[in-house]
Amino acid sequence: MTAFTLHDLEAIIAARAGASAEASYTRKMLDKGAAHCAKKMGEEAIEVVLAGASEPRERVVAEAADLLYHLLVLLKARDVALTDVEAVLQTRTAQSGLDEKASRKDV
Ligand SMILES: N=c1c2ncn([C@@H]3O[C@H](COP(=O)(O)OP(=O)(O)OP(=O)(O)O)[C@@H](O)[C@H]3O)c2ncn1[C@@H]1O[C@H](COP(=O)(O)O)[C@@H](O)[C@H]1O
Repeated sequence: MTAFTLHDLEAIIAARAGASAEASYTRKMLDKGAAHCAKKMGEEAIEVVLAGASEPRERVVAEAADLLYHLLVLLKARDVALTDVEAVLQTRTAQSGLDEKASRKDV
């Protein structure tokens, strides 16, 4: 397990939004707007689909990393925090009752 989290990457993206477009790919993407970020994320998603279907495991891992980075850039472009997404996931988990069951072994 690595200590690096999506929250760490979200913080890096927020910091790099203040860099110059020449120095930062993140800033360059954000300057192009949310629609461009969304299109790029879609392209990265397709690469995950192709890798997931038939490419070696390390390709799946690398493409998934690209996708998660571009998803976080899109969320930044739309002013959505990772905690906003996590809150939805937490609510769904609570609604399913699995948040309580997860600590039990008999479910
Ligand atoms: N995790 C990433 C990351 N994953 C992928 N990429 C970039 O995503 C781009 C995707 O490559 P492609 O060939 O698909 O696209 P491209 O032709 O280079 O670019 P497009 O014109 O298609 O957008 C590459 O330039 C990668 O470097 C990333 N760029 C940055 N990060 C993280 O963001 C941090 C800040 O980066 P900068 O903003 O560049 O300082 C880095 O330290 C990393 O932690």
